[in-house]
Amino acid sequence: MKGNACERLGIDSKQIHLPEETTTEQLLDQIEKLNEDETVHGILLQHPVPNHIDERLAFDTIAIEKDVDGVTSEGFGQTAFNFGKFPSCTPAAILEMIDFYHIPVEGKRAVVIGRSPILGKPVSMMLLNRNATVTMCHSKTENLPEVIQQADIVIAAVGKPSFVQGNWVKQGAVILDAGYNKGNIGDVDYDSCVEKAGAITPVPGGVGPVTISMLLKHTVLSAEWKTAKGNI
Ligand SMILES: NC(=O)C1=CN([C@@H]2O[C@H](COP(=O)(O)OP(=O)(O)OC[C@H]3O[C@@H](n4cnc5c(N)ncnc54)[C@H](OP(=O)(O)O)[C@@H]3O)[C@@H](O)[C@H]2O)C=CC1
Ligand SMILES: Nc1nc(=O)c2c([nH]1)NC[C@@H]1CN(c3ccc(C(=O)N[C@@H](CCC(=O)O)C(=O)O)cc3)C=[N+]21
Repeated sequence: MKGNACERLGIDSKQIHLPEETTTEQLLDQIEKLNEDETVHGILLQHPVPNHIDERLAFDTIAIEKDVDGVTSEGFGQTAFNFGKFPSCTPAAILEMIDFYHIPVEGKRAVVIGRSPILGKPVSMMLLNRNATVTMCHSKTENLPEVIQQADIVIAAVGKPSFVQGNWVKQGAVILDAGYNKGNIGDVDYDSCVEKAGAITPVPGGVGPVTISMLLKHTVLSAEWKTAKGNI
């Protein structure tokens, strides 16, 4: 889908599909080649990588100026401290949608379900920077439905189909479903949640396509900035 979107925009893209048994070292070599390739302006390493690969090391090998998905420690740190160029694409998409629909954030209670490096953690930082009161939930969270009950804004980033139930959410809550599971199913049980929600994103046709737009936007900006620098 990312490749097709690039084609529509006239961006050259290549998908490098490495076999599952690839070692961390081989992956780092591949990333370093892309870092050195002058024609490449953006690198996206698809999360999650297989367990035997050191994902943090692989993310941190991406050159900061090509880190269009905000996955390096430096990129994440910039997002957390509210000054980076490229936040992670899905969190950026979520904030884009919140702003487009004028959803108030300041002072509101946001509950984020999931804490992955590309989604739950960075979106929590971005909401915090917008003065939400943020609760980050994960697989060890106790009484999750009670925590979600408090939320004005629910961000579902769990990776479990139709996980969030309508009877867990407060009447009028804004629900953003970042989930994308087998069979095009989100992390939110849409039918029960739509009854309670003040606003809700569908799957498909919600956060996913906006994520791809953010990836293309970051890549175009990266290319433009490089060209501008080259011309100085
Ligand atoms: N639309 C888009 O652009 C994108 C969609 N996605 C989708 O979003 C979902 C999440 O992706 P991603 O963040 O990469 O997934 P990860 O598997 O990396 O992270 C899932 C998170 O959910 C938490 N979790 C798992 N089970 C529970 C539970 N029962 N209760 C509470 N928390 C739980 C995990 O907790 P713990 O840390 O304790 O293990 C973890 O933090 C997936 O459906 C994925 O396909 C992802 C990226 C982009
Ligand atoms: N480093 C990294 N960054 C990511 O952003 C990232 C990742 N790893 N790993 C995998 C997940 C998944 N993901 C999706 C993006 C768009 C759609 C999307 O556009 N979906 C369409 C589906 C359309 C259809 O299938 O018909 C929709 O929701 O409407 C889905 C899923 C990004 N991810």
